[in-house]
Amino acid sequence: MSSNSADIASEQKYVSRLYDRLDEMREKAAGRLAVLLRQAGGTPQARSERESGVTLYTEQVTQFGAVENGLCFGRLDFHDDEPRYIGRIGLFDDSAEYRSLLVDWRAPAARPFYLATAASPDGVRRRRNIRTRLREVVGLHDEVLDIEAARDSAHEDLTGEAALLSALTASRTGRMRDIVATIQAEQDHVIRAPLDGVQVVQGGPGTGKTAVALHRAAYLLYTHRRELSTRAVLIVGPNQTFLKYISQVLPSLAETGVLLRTVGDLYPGVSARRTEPVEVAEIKGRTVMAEVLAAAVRDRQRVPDEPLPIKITGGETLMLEPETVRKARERIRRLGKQHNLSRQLFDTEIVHALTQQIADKIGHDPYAHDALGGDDATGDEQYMEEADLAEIRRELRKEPELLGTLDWLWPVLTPEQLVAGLFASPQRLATATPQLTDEERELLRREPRGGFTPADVPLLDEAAELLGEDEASAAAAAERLRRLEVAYAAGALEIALGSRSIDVEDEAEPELLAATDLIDPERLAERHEASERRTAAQRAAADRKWAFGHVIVDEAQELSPMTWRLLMRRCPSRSMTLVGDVAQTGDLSGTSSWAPVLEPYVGERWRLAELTVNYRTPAEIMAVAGEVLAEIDPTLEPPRSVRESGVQPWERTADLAELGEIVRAEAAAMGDGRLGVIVPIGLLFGAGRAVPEAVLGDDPDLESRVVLLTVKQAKGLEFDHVIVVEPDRIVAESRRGKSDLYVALTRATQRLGTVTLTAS
Ligand SMILES: Nc1ncnc2c1ncn2[C@@H]1O[C@H](COP(=O)(O)OP(=O)(O)OP(=O)(O)O)[C@@H](O)[C@H]1O
Repeated sequence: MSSNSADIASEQKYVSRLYDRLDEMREKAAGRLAVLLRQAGGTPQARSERESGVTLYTEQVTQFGAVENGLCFGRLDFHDDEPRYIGRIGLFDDSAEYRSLLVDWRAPAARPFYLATAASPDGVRRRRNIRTRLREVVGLHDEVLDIEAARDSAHEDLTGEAALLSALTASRTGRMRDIVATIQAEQDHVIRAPLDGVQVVQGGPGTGKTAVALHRAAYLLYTHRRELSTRAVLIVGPNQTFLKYISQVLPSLAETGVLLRTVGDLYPGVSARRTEPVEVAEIKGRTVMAEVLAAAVRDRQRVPDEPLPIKITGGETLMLEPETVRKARERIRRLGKQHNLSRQLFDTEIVHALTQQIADKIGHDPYAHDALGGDDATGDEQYMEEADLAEIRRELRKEPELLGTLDWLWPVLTPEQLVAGLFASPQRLATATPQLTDEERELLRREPRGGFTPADVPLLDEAAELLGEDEASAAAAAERLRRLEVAYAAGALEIALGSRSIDVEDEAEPELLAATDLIDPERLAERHEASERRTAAQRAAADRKWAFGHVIVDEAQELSPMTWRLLMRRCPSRSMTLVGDVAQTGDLSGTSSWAPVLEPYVGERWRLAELTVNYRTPAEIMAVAGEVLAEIDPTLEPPRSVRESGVQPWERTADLAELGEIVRAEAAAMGDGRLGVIVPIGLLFGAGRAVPEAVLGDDPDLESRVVLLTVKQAKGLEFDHVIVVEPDRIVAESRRGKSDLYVALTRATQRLGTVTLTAS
C-alpha cells in the first residue's frame, strides 16, 4: 500500500473532479424528474412521453446514487497512451469532445485492469488500485508491470495481492460486497464469457462463484443492454436469507433491472414458505412427477359408472350415458389440448349428445314418409330443423343441473387446486402414482390448508402447463401484476431517496424530496400500468410464462430435476449461467455431477469453467475441510487458499450448558465482525436457549453479531468466525451429511472452532 502523499493528493484532485461531475449529472436528472412529476394531464402522447421520462430519470437518479461509494477504484498507465481511470460507471466531461473521464469496469477498455500481468502486460506500465472512503482517497496500491518502471516507482509492489488481501481480511458486515476493484483473471474470464449457451461454473467453497455470478449479470446487462433490458435477467438463489445477503451487490454496480428469486417464489401468486421433510421434497423433485401430474389431470376427467340423470326445466329428466362421456373424453384427449382449454369442447360434445336425445324424443317428424301428411317434405326421415336444435342447445347450456354435472365431469382447475387436491386425497394419489411405493405415496399425503412448499413450486408450474390458463386465472394474474407494480413503485421511490449520496442528503436536496412528496406509489404504479412501460423485470415477476433473456442460478447443484424443467421453460434460449459445487450438494434431489442434469436439455452443448482459488477460507481451515472432501470423493481437489491466517482451527468438548460461554468467548476474541454458529437441525432450538444472544429463525438477520443457523441456512454465506457444533451429528442427519459438514467447515474467513457435546 502506498501512502505517498503527493500521489494521494494528485489522485484526490482527479477523484474530486469525478464526484463533481457525478453530482452535476445527478442534479440534472433529479431536477428533470421533479419537473415531470409536477406535470399532469395533456395529450396521450405527452403523457406517454412524460412517463418514459419519469422512468428514465428515476433510473438515472438511482444509478448515480448507487455508485457513490468507490466510484473510481483504479487507474491504468500505459507506455504510449493517456492514463485511464476505471470505475463503477462511465463518465464523460460535458465538453464538445465528450472526453472520457472514467471508464466503466465492464467496457473492453477496462479489461487490462483485470488481466494485465508482468508477463503479459498488454501495454500497461502500471496498475493502480485507488482506495476511497466516502469521497476521500485514503490509499493507493501500485503494481508495476515492467521491471524498469518498478525501479523508479515509489509504489513498488510486484505481488499484486495487497488490494485483494486487504479486501479479503476485512471484517464481514452480514452483507456481501462487490469485488469490482479486485476481480481476478480466472473470474474475469467467466464474467465476460459469451451471452449465448449454457455456462457452468464449478468451483469449491469461497472461489467467488456467487460474486462472479452477480458481476456477470452486471456485465451482461451492460454489454447486451438492448436484448436483456427487454427480456430481463433472472437470478435464482437458494433461500431468502441468501438473497438478502447478496441483495446489495447489483445496486452497488448500478444495476437494478435483475429479478432475484428463490425457487419458492418462481410461481407468481404463490409464496412457498411451508416446510416439509427432505424425503418428501426429494420425491417431489423427481422427473416422474411430470407423469404423475399428467395422470392427476386425466383422473379429473371423469366418466360416471352409471347413467347420470339430469333434470331440466319443465321437469323432464335426461340420461347421460357413461359411454357418451367416455367417447367425448377420448375425442377431446386426442386433440392434445390443455385440460382447461378443452372444457368448452367437452361441453359442446355433451350438449350435442343431449340435444340429440331430446331430438330423438320430440323432434322426429311423424309425416316424413306421408305425402298426404301435413308436412311439406317427403321421403327423408326428417329430424328437427337445425335452428330448433340450436335453440335446444342454447337452452341446455343454461340448465343448472347440467352445468353442475359438467363441472363435476371436467372441472376447470387452477394448478393450486390440482396439486393441493392430489396430495390431500389418498384415492387420487393412488390413481396418479403407480410408479411410487405405498410408503412414498404416504409421504406425499398432506392437508390441503397451510400453503405450498418450495418443492411444490415446480409442480404448480408443471400443472399450469398441463391445465392451461382460463380467463379467470388471466384476470387474477392481471391483479397480481398490479399489486406487484404498487410494491415496485414503493421500492423505486425508496431507492431514489435512499441512494442519494450522504452529501446530498445532508443538504436535503429540495427537488428530490419534492419529487417523492408529489407522487405516491399507487399513482406511480398507475402511470406504469397505463403506459405499459414497466421494466422487463417487473413484468417478468408477474408472468409465469415469461421467457428470460438470461438465467443465472447460484448453488445450482441443489436443484431437483423438476426445478430444472421449470427453469428451462423460463429460458427457451438456453442462455444461462449455472454456478455451483457438486461437492457441496445437500438436498437429496440435488446432483453430484453436471452432465446428467443438462443432458436432457442441451445434450453436450454446455461450457464448463472451473474456479480453483479459495478467497474466503484460510489454508489452515481448508486443510481440515479438505479431509472431509476426501471422504466425499477422493478424486475431488479442494480449492487452493489464497492466504494463511496463522491461526489453527480449535476443537472443544463441552456440554450444552457451556455453549453460551464458548460462544461469548469467541465473539469477544473477534473484534467487530460476525460469528456464525452452525448446528445440526435437531439442535437449533436447544442451542438457541443455550446462547440467548444469538439470533435464529427462518430468516435470521445476518447483520447481527452472533447468528445461529443450520447448514442449509448457512449455504453460500460467510462469517469472520465460525463455530460448528456437533459435526458428527451434522453428518448423521442426512444422506448427504458429509457434504453438509464440508459446507459448514468452509464458512469462516478468519477462524474456525468445532464443539462436540458431551451426553448430558
Ligand atoms: N476477486 C475477489 N476480490 C475480493 N474478494 C473476493 C474475490 N473473489 C471472491 N471474493 C470474496 O470471497 C468470498 C467468497 O466468495 P463467494 O461467496 O462468491 O464464493 P462461492 O464460491 O460462492 O462460495 P460457496 O460455494 O462457499 O458459496 C466473498 O467474501 C467474496 O467477496
